[in-house]
Amino acid sequence: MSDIIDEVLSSVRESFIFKNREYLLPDYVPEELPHRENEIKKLASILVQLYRGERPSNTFIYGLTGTGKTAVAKYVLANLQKKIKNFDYIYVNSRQSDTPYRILADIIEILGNKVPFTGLSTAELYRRIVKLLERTDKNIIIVLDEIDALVKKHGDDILYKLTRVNYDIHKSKVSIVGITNDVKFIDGLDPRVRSSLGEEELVFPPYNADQLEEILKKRANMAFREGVISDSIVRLCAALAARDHGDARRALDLLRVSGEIAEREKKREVSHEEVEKARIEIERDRVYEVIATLPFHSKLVLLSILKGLSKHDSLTTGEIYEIYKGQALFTGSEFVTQRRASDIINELDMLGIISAKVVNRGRYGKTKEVTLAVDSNIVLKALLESDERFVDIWRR
Ligand SMILES: Nc1ncnc2c1ncn2[C@@H]1O[C@H](COP(=O)(O)OP(=O)(O)OP(=O)(O)O)[C@@H](O)[C@H]1O
Repeated sequence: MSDIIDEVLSSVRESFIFKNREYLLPDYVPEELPHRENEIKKLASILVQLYRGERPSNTFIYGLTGTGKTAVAKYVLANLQKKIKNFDYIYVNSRQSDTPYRILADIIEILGNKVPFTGLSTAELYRRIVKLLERTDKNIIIVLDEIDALVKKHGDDILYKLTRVNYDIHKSKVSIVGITNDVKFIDGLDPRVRSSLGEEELVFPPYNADQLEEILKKRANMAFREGVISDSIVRLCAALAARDHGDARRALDLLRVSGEIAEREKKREVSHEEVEKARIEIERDRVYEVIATLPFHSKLVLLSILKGLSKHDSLTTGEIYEIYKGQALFTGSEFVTQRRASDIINELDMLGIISAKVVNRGRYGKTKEVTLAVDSNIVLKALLESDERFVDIWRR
Protein backbone atom coordinates (compact mmCIF):
# COMPACT_ATOMS: atom_id res chain seq x y z
CA MET A 1 0.00 0.00 0.00
CA SER A 2 2.67 2.50 0.98
CA ASP A 3 4.20 1.96 -2.49
CA ILE A 4 1.10 3.46 -4.03
CA ILE A 5 1.30 6.49 -1.74
CA ASP A 6 5.03 6.88 -2.49
CA GLU A 7 4.34 6.76 -6.20
CA VAL A 8 1.60 9.38 -5.99
CA LEU A 9 3.79 11.56 -3.78
CA SER A 10 6.76 11.33 -6.09
CA SER A 11 4.72 12.47 -9.10
CA VAL A 12 4.04 15.72 -7.22
CA ARG A 13 7.41 16.00 -5.46
CA GLU A 14 9.36 15.61 -8.65
CA SER A 15 6.83 17.33 -10.86
CA PHE A 16 7.91 17.85 -14.45
CA ILE A 17 4.90 20.07 -14.89
CA PHE A 18 4.44 22.63 -12.12
CA LYS A 19 6.94 25.10 -10.76
CA ASN A 20 4.30 26.54 -8.45
CA ARG A 21 0.73 25.35 -8.89
CA GLU A 22 -0.59 27.85 -6.33
CA TYR A 23 -0.44 30.65 -8.89
CA LEU A 24 -3.31 28.96 -10.70
CA LEU A 25 -5.61 28.61 -7.71
CA PRO A 26 -8.71 30.84 -7.63
CA ASP A 27 -7.86 32.62 -4.36
CA TYR A 28 -4.40 33.77 -5.44
CA VAL A 29 -4.46 37.54 -6.03
CA PRO A 30 -1.92 38.35 -8.76
CA GLU A 31 0.24 41.45 -8.55
CA GLU A 32 -0.99 42.60 -11.92
CA LEU A 33 -4.53 42.44 -13.29
CA PRO A 34 -4.31 43.12 -17.01
CA HIS A 35 -7.43 44.51 -18.70
CA ARG A 36 -8.96 45.63 -15.43
CA GLU A 37 -7.13 48.96 -15.29
CA ASN A 38 -10.37 50.98 -15.67
CA GLU A 39 -12.15 49.04 -12.95
CA ILE A 40 -9.17 49.35 -10.58
CA LYS A 41 -9.06 53.07 -11.24
CA LYS A 42 -12.79 53.52 -10.66
CA LEU A 43 -12.86 51.58 -7.41
CA ALA A 44 -9.66 53.22 -6.16
CA SER A 45 -11.04 56.68 -6.90
CA ILE A 46 -14.15 55.88 -4.83
CA LEU A 47 -12.18 54.45 -1.91
CA VAL A 48 -9.45 57.09 -1.96
CA GLN A 49 -11.70 59.34 0.17
CA LEU A 50 -10.23 57.31 3.00
CA TYR A 51 -7.07 59.39 2.60
CA ARG A 52 -9.01 62.41 3.86
CA GLY A 53 -10.41 60.34 6.71
CA GLU A 54 -13.85 60.42 5.08
CA ARG A 55 -16.29 57.59 4.53
CA PRO A 56 -16.27 56.45 0.87
CA SER A 57 -19.60 55.79 -0.87
CA ASN A 58 -21.09 52.32 -0.61
CA THR A 59 -20.38 50.52 -3.86
CA PHE A 60 -22.08 47.75 -5.74
CA ILE A 61 -19.89 45.69 -8.08
CA TYR A 62 -21.53 43.35 -10.52
CA GLY A 63 -20.62 41.33 -13.57
CA LEU A 64 -20.61 37.71 -14.74
CA THR A 65 -18.50 35.06 -13.00
CA GLY A 66 -14.74 35.18 -13.43
CA THR A 67 -14.63 38.81 -14.57
CA GLY A 68 -12.18 39.76 -11.82
CA LYS A 69 -14.57 41.42 -9.34
CA THR A 70 -13.11 39.78 -6.23
CA ALA A 71 -9.54 40.07 -7.47
CA VAL A 72 -9.95 43.81 -8.18
CA ALA A 73 -11.62 44.53 -4.82
CA LYS A 74 -8.87 42.70 -2.90
CA TYR A 75 -6.14 44.25 -5.02
CA VAL A 76 -7.37 47.83 -4.54
CA LEU A 77 -7.89 47.47 -0.80
CA ALA A 78 -4.57 45.73 -0.13
CA ASN A 79 -2.67 48.33 -2.16
CA LEU A 80 -4.49 51.28 -0.63
CA GLN A 81 -3.72 49.96 2.81
CA LYS A 82 -0.02 49.95 2.04
CA LYS A 83 -0.28 53.72 1.54
CA ILE A 84 -3.09 54.76 3.86
CA LYS A 85 -3.13 53.44 7.40
CA ASN A 86 -6.28 55.04 8.76
CA PHE A 87 -8.72 52.31 7.79
CA ASP A 88 -9.41 48.62 8.25
CA TYR A 89 -11.23 46.36 5.89
CA ILE A 90 -12.87 43.05 6.19
CA TYR A 91 -13.54 40.65 3.35
CA VAL A 92 -16.50 38.33 3.87
CA ASN A 93 -17.41 35.63 1.39
CA SER A 94 -21.11 35.37 2.07
CA ARG A 95 -21.30 31.84 0.69
CA GLN A 96 -18.77 30.61 3.25
CA SER A 97 -19.53 32.94 6.18
CA ASP A 98 -23.14 32.64 5.39
CA THR A 99 -25.04 33.53 8.55
CA PRO A 100 -25.71 37.07 9.70
CA TYR A 101 -24.26 36.01 13.09
CA ARG A 102 -20.96 34.96 11.50
CA ILE A 103 -20.70 38.15 9.49
CA LEU A 104 -21.38 40.41 12.47
CA ALA A 105 -18.92 38.35 14.57
CA ASP A 106 -16.26 38.76 11.87
CA ILE A 107 -16.81 42.53 11.90
CA ILE A 108 -16.41 42.59 15.68
CA GLU A 109 -13.16 40.70 15.30
CA ILE A 110 -11.71 43.18 12.83
CA LEU A 111 -12.64 45.90 15.31
CA GLY A 112 -10.41 44.18 17.84
CA ASN A 113 -12.82 42.16 19.96
CA LYS A 114 -13.94 38.55 20.11
CA VAL A 115 -17.38 37.00 20.53
CA PRO A 116 -18.41 33.42 21.24
CA PHE A 117 -19.11 31.21 18.25
CA THR A 118 -22.84 31.24 18.96
CA GLY A 119 -25.16 32.26 21.76
CA LEU A 120 -25.65 36.03 21.42
CA SER A 121 -28.53 37.66 19.63
CA THR A 122 -27.76 39.54 16.42
CA ALA A 123 -29.19 42.65 18.11
CA GLU A 124 -26.52 42.28 20.81
CA LEU A 125 -23.77 41.81 18.21
CA TYR A 126 -24.98 44.92 16.44
CA ARG A 127 -24.90 46.88 19.71
CA ARG A 128 -21.31 45.80 20.26
CA ILE A 129 -20.36 46.88 16.75
CA VAL A 130 -21.83 50.34 17.35
CA LYS A 131 -19.91 50.62 20.63
CA LEU A 132 -16.60 49.55 19.05
CA LEU A 133 -17.13 51.90 16.12
CA GLU A 134 -17.63 54.82 18.52
CA ARG A 135 -14.22 54.05 19.99
CA THR A 136 -12.19 53.81 16.79
CA ASP A 137 -10.89 56.66 14.65
CA LYS A 138 -10.57 54.43 11.65
CA ASN A 139 -12.97 54.01 8.76
CA ILE A 140 -14.13 50.46 8.09
CA ILE A 141 -14.74 48.93 4.68
CA ILE A 142 -16.85 45.78 4.63
CA VAL A 143 -16.57 43.75 1.44
CA LEU A 144 -19.52 41.37 1.09
CA ASP A 145 -18.71 39.00 -1.74
CA GLU A 146 -21.46 36.84 -3.29
CA ILE A 147 -23.92 39.03 -1.40
CA ASP A 148 -26.83 37.39 -3.27
CA ALA A 149 -26.16 34.08 -1.47
CA LEU A 150 -26.61 35.81 1.88
CA VAL A 151 -29.82 37.57 0.93
CA LYS A 152 -31.34 34.48 -0.71
CA LYS A 153 -30.88 32.55 2.52
CA HIS A 154 -31.49 35.17 5.18
CA GLY A 155 -33.27 38.13 3.57
CA ASP A 156 -31.89 41.65 3.38
CA ASP A 157 -32.28 42.55 7.04
CA ILE A 158 -28.55 42.36 7.74
CA LEU A 159 -27.83 44.59 4.74
CA TYR A 160 -30.38 47.06 5.98
CA LYS A 161 -28.72 47.08 9.41
CA LEU A 162 -25.22 47.46 8.03
CA THR A 163 -26.18 50.31 5.73
CA ARG A 164 -27.87 52.08 8.66
CA VAL A 165 -25.05 51.65 11.18
CA ASN A 166 -23.66 55.10 10.31
CA TYR A 167 -26.83 56.70 11.68
CA ASP A 168 -26.20 55.14 15.07
CA ILE A 169 -22.69 56.53 15.53
CA HIS A 170 -21.44 60.11 15.77
CA LYS A 171 -19.37 60.14 12.63
CA SER A 172 -20.04 57.94 9.58
CA LYS A 173 -17.31 55.32 9.33
CA VAL A 174 -18.66 52.25 7.60
CA SER A 175 -18.75 51.64 3.85
CA ILE A 176 -19.95 48.51 2.14
CA VAL A 177 -18.62 47.07 -1.07
CA GLY A 178 -21.17 44.49 -2.26
CA ILE A 179 -20.20 42.03 -4.99
CA THR A 180 -22.54 39.84 -6.99
CA ASN A 181 -22.77 38.05 -10.32
CA ASP A 182 -26.55 37.97 -10.16
CA VAL A 183 -27.82 41.14 -11.76
CA LYS A 184 -31.47 40.21 -11.20
CA PHE A 185 -30.76 40.02 -7.48
CA ILE A 186 -30.32 43.79 -7.26
CA ASP A 187 -33.80 44.43 -8.63
CA GLY A 188 -35.28 42.22 -5.91
CA LEU A 189 -33.74 44.21 -3.05
CA ASP A 190 -35.68 46.45 -0.71
CA PRO A 191 -35.52 49.87 -2.49
CA ARG A 192 -34.05 51.55 0.61
CA VAL A 193 -31.25 48.98 0.78
CA ARG A 194 -30.65 49.21 -2.94
CA SER A 195 -30.34 52.96 -3.01
CA SER A 196 -27.98 53.12 -0.06
CA LEU A 197 -25.88 50.12 -1.14
CA GLY A 198 -25.63 51.35 -4.69
CA GLU A 199 -24.41 54.89 -4.03
CA GLU A 200 -21.83 53.93 -6.65
CA GLU A 201 -22.14 51.05 -9.10
CA LEU A 202 -19.43 49.33 -11.10
CA VAL A 203 -20.14 46.87 -13.88
CA PHE A 204 -17.42 44.43 -14.92
CA PRO A 205 -17.57 43.34 -18.58
CA PRO A 206 -16.46 39.80 -19.56
CA TYR A 207 -12.99 39.35 -21.07
CA ASN A 208 -12.56 38.50 -24.75
CA ALA A 209 -10.38 35.61 -25.96
CA ASP A 210 -7.32 37.82 -26.59
CA GLN A 211 -7.53 39.34 -23.13
CA LEU A 212 -7.89 35.91 -21.53
CA GLU A 213 -4.86 34.73 -23.48
CA GLU A 214 -2.72 37.51 -22.03
CA ILE A 215 -4.00 36.83 -18.50
CA LEU A 216 -3.27 33.13 -18.86
CA LYS A 217 0.19 33.66 -20.31
CA LYS A 218 1.31 35.63 -17.27
CA ARG A 219 -0.05 33.06 -14.81
CA ALA A 220 1.26 30.11 -16.85
CA ASN A 221 4.81 31.52 -16.83
CA MET A 222 4.70 31.66 -13.04
CA ALA A 223 3.05 28.30 -12.46
CA PHE A 224 4.57 25.89 -15.01
CA ARG A 225 8.07 24.68 -15.67
CA GLU A 226 9.69 25.85 -18.86
CA GLY A 227 8.55 24.11 -22.03
CA VAL A 228 5.46 22.53 -20.43
CA ILE A 229 2.87 24.89 -21.88
CA SER A 230 3.05 26.08 -25.48
CA ASP A 231 1.42 29.25 -26.79
CA SER A 232 -1.11 27.14 -28.68
CA ILE A 233 -2.27 25.48 -25.44
CA VAL A 234 -2.72 28.87 -23.78
CA ARG A 235 -4.66 30.07 -26.82
CA LEU A 236 -6.86 26.98 -26.76
CA CYS A 237 -7.73 27.40 -23.06
CA ALA A 238 -8.51 31.10 -23.63
CA ALA A 239 -10.69 30.33 -26.65
CA LEU A 240 -12.62 27.60 -24.81
CA ALA A 241 -13.25 29.87 -21.81
CA ALA A 242 -14.30 32.77 -24.04
CA ARG A 243 -16.88 30.65 -25.87
CA ASP A 244 -19.48 30.90 -23.13
CA HIS A 245 -18.53 34.27 -21.69
CA GLY A 246 -15.02 35.54 -20.95
CA ASP A 247 -14.56 33.84 -17.59
CA ALA A 248 -10.97 34.04 -16.27
CA ARG A 249 -11.68 31.49 -13.53
CA ARG A 250 -12.76 28.92 -16.08
CA ALA A 251 -9.71 29.65 -18.23
CA LEU A 252 -7.35 29.26 -15.25
CA ASP A 253 -9.14 26.08 -14.12
CA LEU A 254 -8.71 24.60 -17.58
CA LEU A 255 -5.02 25.33 -17.52
CA ARG A 256 -4.55 24.00 -13.99
CA VAL A 257 -6.57 20.82 -14.46
CA SER A 258 -4.80 20.14 -17.79
CA GLY A 259 -1.50 20.41 -15.89
CA GLU A 260 -2.75 18.11 -13.14
CA ILE A 261 -3.80 15.49 -15.67
CA ALA A 262 -0.40 15.70 -17.41
CA GLU A 263 1.29 15.33 -14.01
CA ARG A 264 -0.83 12.30 -13.10
CA GLU A 265 -0.02 10.71 -16.43
CA LYS A 266 3.68 11.49 -15.97
CA LYS A 267 3.86 13.60 -19.12
CA ARG A 268 6.45 16.31 -19.64
CA GLU A 269 4.21 18.76 -21.41
CA VAL A 270 0.55 19.60 -21.72
CA SER A 271 -1.04 18.74 -25.06
CA HIS A 272 -4.48 19.26 -26.61
CA GLU A 273 -5.41 15.83 -25.29
CA GLU A 274 -5.05 16.91 -21.64
CA VAL A 275 -6.98 20.11 -22.30
CA GLU A 276 -9.84 18.08 -23.77
CA LYS A 277 -9.81 15.73 -20.77
CA ALA A 278 -9.73 18.74 -18.42
CA ARG A 279 -12.68 20.31 -20.22
CA ILE A 280 -14.72 17.15 -19.73
CA GLU A 281 -13.67 16.83 -16.07
CA ILE A 282 -14.56 20.45 -15.28
CA GLU A 283 -17.88 20.23 -17.11
CA ARG A 284 -18.68 17.05 -15.19
CA ASP A 285 -17.94 18.81 -11.88
CA ARG A 286 -20.06 21.79 -12.89
CA VAL A 287 -23.03 19.64 -13.84
CA TYR A 288 -22.70 17.63 -10.61
CA GLU A 289 -22.60 20.80 -8.51
CA VAL A 290 -25.59 22.37 -10.29
CA ILE A 291 -27.72 19.24 -9.84
CA ALA A 292 -26.66 18.59 -6.25
CA THR A 293 -27.80 22.07 -5.21
CA LEU A 294 -31.20 22.04 -6.97
CA PRO A 295 -34.35 22.26 -4.80
CA PHE A 296 -36.12 18.97 -4.01
CA HIS A 297 -38.91 19.15 -6.61
CA SER A 298 -36.51 20.15 -9.40
CA LYS A 299 -34.47 17.06 -8.50
CA LEU A 300 -37.60 14.94 -8.49
CA VAL A 301 -38.60 16.20 -11.95
CA LEU A 302 -35.08 15.45 -13.15
CA LEU A 303 -35.20 11.95 -11.69
CA SER A 304 -38.56 11.41 -13.41
CA ILE A 305 -36.99 12.44 -16.72
CA LEU A 306 -34.16 10.00 -16.12
CA LYS A 307 -36.63 7.21 -15.37
CA GLY A 308 -38.76 7.99 -18.42
CA LEU A 309 -35.73 8.10 -20.69
CA SER A 310 -34.67 4.62 -19.60
CA LYS A 311 -37.71 3.39 -21.61
CA HIS A 312 -38.20 6.09 -24.28
CA ASP A 313 -35.91 8.15 -26.52
CA SER A 314 -37.62 11.41 -25.58
CA LEU A 315 -40.47 12.56 -23.35
CA THR A 316 -43.22 15.17 -23.56
CA THR A 317 -43.87 17.53 -20.66
CA GLY A 318 -47.18 15.73 -20.01
CA GLU A 319 -45.43 12.36 -19.75
CA ILE A 320 -42.81 13.79 -17.41
CA TYR A 321 -45.52 15.25 -15.19
CA GLU A 322 -47.29 11.88 -14.91
CA ILE A 323 -44.07 10.10 -13.90
CA TYR A 324 -43.23 12.94 -11.51
CA LYS A 325 -46.63 12.72 -9.79
CA GLY A 326 -46.14 8.99 -9.26
CA GLN A 327 -42.72 9.60 -7.69
CA ALA A 328 -44.03 12.37 -5.45
CA LEU A 329 -46.88 10.15 -4.21
CA PHE A 330 -44.36 7.41 -3.46
CA THR A 331 -42.29 9.78 -1.31
CA GLY A 332 -45.45 10.91 0.46
CA SER A 333 -44.72 14.53 -0.45
CA GLU A 334 -47.05 17.02 -2.07
CA PHE A 335 -46.58 17.52 -5.78
CA VAL A 336 -46.25 20.84 -7.61
CA THR A 337 -48.75 21.95 -10.26
CA GLN A 338 -48.26 21.09 -13.94
CA ARG A 339 -47.49 24.75 -14.62
CA ARG A 340 -44.73 24.77 -12.00
CA ALA A 341 -43.35 21.48 -13.36
CA SER A 342 -43.25 23.13 -16.78
CA ASP A 343 -41.26 26.03 -15.30
CA ILE A 344 -38.86 23.55 -13.70
CA ILE A 345 -38.36 21.86 -17.08
CA ASN A 346 -37.55 25.26 -18.61
CA GLU A 347 -35.10 25.98 -15.79
CA LEU A 348 -33.35 22.63 -16.30
CA ASP A 349 -33.15 23.45 -20.00
CA MET A 350 -31.59 26.85 -19.28
CA LEU A 351 -29.06 25.24 -16.96
CA GLY A 352 -28.02 23.01 -19.87
CA ILE A 353 -28.96 19.76 -18.09
CA ILE A 354 -31.78 18.81 -20.44
CA SER A 355 -32.76 19.85 -23.91
CA ALA A 356 -36.42 20.74 -24.47
CA LYS A 357 -37.44 21.26 -28.10
CA VAL A 358 -40.90 22.58 -29.03
CA VAL A 359 -42.60 20.26 -31.54
CA ASN A 360 -45.94 20.57 -33.27
CA ARG A 361 -48.16 17.53 -32.86
CA GLY A 362 -50.87 18.54 -35.33
CA ARG A 363 -54.28 18.52 -33.71
CA TYR A 364 -52.78 17.74 -30.29
CA GLY A 365 -51.09 21.16 -30.39
CA LYS A 366 -47.57 22.07 -29.40
CA THR A 367 -45.57 20.22 -26.80
CA LYS A 368 -41.95 19.89 -25.78
CA GLU A 369 -39.73 16.93 -26.46
CA VAL A 370 -37.26 16.46 -23.67
CA THR A 371 -33.92 14.64 -23.78
CA LEU A 372 -30.90 14.75 -21.50
CA ALA A 373 -28.14 17.17 -22.50
CA VAL A 374 -25.50 15.68 -20.19
CA ASP A 375 -24.19 12.25 -19.22
CA SER A 376 -26.96 10.31 -17.41
CA ASN A 377 -24.43 8.71 -15.02
CA ILE A 378 -23.44 12.13 -13.65
CA VAL A 379 -27.09 13.11 -13.21
CA LEU A 380 -27.86 9.94 -11.30
CA LYS A 381 -24.71 10.18 -9.16
CA ALA A 382 -25.45 13.80 -8.21
CA LEU A 383 -29.09 12.99 -7.35
CA LEU A 384 -28.33 9.90 -5.27
CA GLU A 385 -25.36 11.38 -3.43
CA SER A 386 -26.95 14.72 -2.61
CA ASP A 387 -30.18 13.41 -1.07
CA GLU A 388 -30.57 9.88 0.25
CA ARG A 389 -34.33 9.89 -0.37
CA PHE A 390 -33.56 9.48 -4.06
CA VAL A 391 -31.87 6.13 -3.46
CA ASP A 392 -35.23 4.52 -2.62
CA ILE A 393 -37.13 6.42 -5.27
CA TRP A 394 -34.66 5.31 -7.93
CA ARG A 395 -34.70 1.64 -6.83
CA ARG A 396 -38.48 1.48 -6.89
N1 LIG B 1 -7.28 40.60 -15.10
C1 LIG B 1 -6.90 39.48 -14.48
N2 LIG B 1 -5.61 39.12 -14.46
C2 LIG B 1 -5.20 38.00 -13.83
N3 LIG B 1 -6.03 37.15 -13.21
C3 LIG B 1 -7.34 37.45 -13.20
C4 LIG B 1 -7.85 38.63 -13.83
N4 LIG B 1 -9.19 38.66 -13.67
C5 LIG B 1 -9.51 37.56 -12.97
N5 LIG B 1 -8.41 36.85 -12.69
C6 LIG B 1 -8.36 35.57 -11.97
O1 LIG B 1 -9.49 34.83 -12.33
C7 LIG B 1 -10.03 34.14 -11.20
C8 LIG B 1 -11.46 34.58 -11.00
O2 LIG B 1 -11.49 35.98 -10.71
P1 LIG B 1 -12.44 36.60 -9.59
O3 LIG B 1 -12.63 35.62 -8.47
O4 LIG B 1 -11.95 37.94 -9.26
O5 LIG B 1 -13.79 36.68 -10.42
P2 LIG B 1 -15.21 37.19 -9.94
O6 LIG B 1 -15.67 38.15 -10.97
O7 LIG B 1 -15.15 37.65 -8.53
O8 LIG B 1 -16.05 35.86 -10.07
P3 LIG B 1 -17.32 35.33 -9.20
O9 LIG B 1 -18.43 36.25 -9.50
O10 LIG B 1 -17.55 33.96 -9.75
O11 LIG B 1 -16.88 35.33 -7.78
C9 LIG B 1 -9.11 34.47 -10.04
O12 LIG B 1 -8.15 33.45 -9.94
C10 LIG B 1 -8.44 35.77 -10.47
O13 LIG B 1 -7.16 35.90 -9.90
